[in-house]
Order: sequence, then C-alpha cells, then structure tokens
Amino acid sequence: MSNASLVIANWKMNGNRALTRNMSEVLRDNQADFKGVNVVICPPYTLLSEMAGHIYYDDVALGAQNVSEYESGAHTGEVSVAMLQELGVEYVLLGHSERRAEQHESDQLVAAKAATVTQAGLTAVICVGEDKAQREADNTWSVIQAQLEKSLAGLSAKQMARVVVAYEPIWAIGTGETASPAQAQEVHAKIRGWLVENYQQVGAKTPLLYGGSVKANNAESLFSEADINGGLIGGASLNGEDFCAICRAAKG
Ligand SMILES: O=C(CO)COP(=O)(O)O
Repeated sequence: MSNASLVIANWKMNGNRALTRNMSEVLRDNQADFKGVNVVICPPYTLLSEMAGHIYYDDVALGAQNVSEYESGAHTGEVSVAMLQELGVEYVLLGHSERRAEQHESDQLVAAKAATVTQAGLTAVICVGEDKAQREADNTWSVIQAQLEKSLAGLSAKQMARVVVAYEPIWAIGTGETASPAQAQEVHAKIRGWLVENYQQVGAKTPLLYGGSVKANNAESLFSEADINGGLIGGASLNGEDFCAICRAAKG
C-alpha cells in the first residue's frame, strides 16, 4: 500500500521547451492512472511560463527551484515570489543540497526564503539531508535536526501548514545509490516525531518526501513506508514515461 500523495519533479538545470510539451502530454495521457496524487513540475525559471501554458489538468501544479528572499528592488539576477505567483507557481523548492553547496545557501537564508514564500501563500519545500561522511560518523540525525531547527526558524503554525519537508541524503542524489526503504523510513520517522513535538497537529500533517535516486523500480517500496508521503525526483523526472511510472507507484 502506498502512503504517498505528492510527487515533485525537480528538473534542475535541464530541459527545454520540447520537454515541457512532451511531459505535459504524457502526464495528460496517463493521468487516469494516478488520479488523486498531486504532481508538481519544477522546471528552470525560463521554462515556467511555457510549462504553465501546457498544464492540461487539475492535479498537476507548477513549482520553482528557488526564489529571492526579497520582495522586490535592486537585486540583479533574482526572481521574486510575486513574479512566480504571476505565472501560477504554487510550490518553491528551498535549500536543495546543490544550492547549499554551490551557492553557499545557509539555513538562515533558507528560513528567510521560507518566510517569504509561505507568507505569500505558496508552499515551501524545504530540503534537508546528510552527506556520506556525516552518515558514516553516525551524525545523520543531529545534522537533519539542526537543519530543520534553523531552516524553519520563525515560521508560525499558519506558515508551517504551507511547508513540505524533503529528506534527500546527499550520498543518494544522482548516484544511483538509493537509501533503502528502511534507511529512509528511519529518518522520516524521526523528522515526523520532531515536527509533532514542535508543531503538534500541523506537524503531524506536514508531507514528508524522500529524494535521492528514486526510480520507477524502487518507488513502490519507498512509498509503502509509513512516513514517506511522496518523492522529490531528479533524473527520472526528465523522462515522461519514467516519471509517470513513479506517479503510478504513489497511487499504489
Ligand atoms: O536531488 C534530487 C531531487 O531534488 C534527486 O535527484 P536524483 O533523483 O537524480 O537522484
């Protein structure tokens, strides 16, 4: 049985206009297989408008991979929440490990962005995850807990109701080395416990996604774990058939 109801595609710095059209068509043609599963596509900024024009049915929403913490003004190269909203964006990925590493995004910056996003009524998908050395040193939970504490700092219960948490172990991203369902569930259960302790009923309902080499052939076993409520999909979200197979696994 699947406990998943949300599947998010993170195209990262991939894709083109043809892929937005192809993905929309494949999703439309297969939608009956995963009715009720919320599907979100996060293409690069430049394809958001194109993607918005090709979304053919209700259960698919548009997401962005990043946003500025500022509302507007002299911030060359940045994109605001209002700009995303104008395109119909409903979800924003925040604190992905690639941005934490390459753009040096801190937990404090992630918290500022999460405040802006949730205040505007969009859903913030907060990514957390340990690297290989941290796991091997048995520090997985302390790393995740610190990321949660700092990246969600200052959010009200109302804002927390617009948060999704994505657990993405860095050693499993793009490597083909997936966390086993039991390994992922172990961390998800701790995240759930932490959320309930800190945000009570709201925390009990926060969707928890697993990300890191989720493929058509391992999605079903991951989604059958009690605290895995869906997936954040990288590589396998660039192919319509593969992505639909993962959405089908979420439907169960
Ligand atoms: O980083 C990820 C999604 O945000 C996971 O990427 P892969 O599915 O390619 O491992």
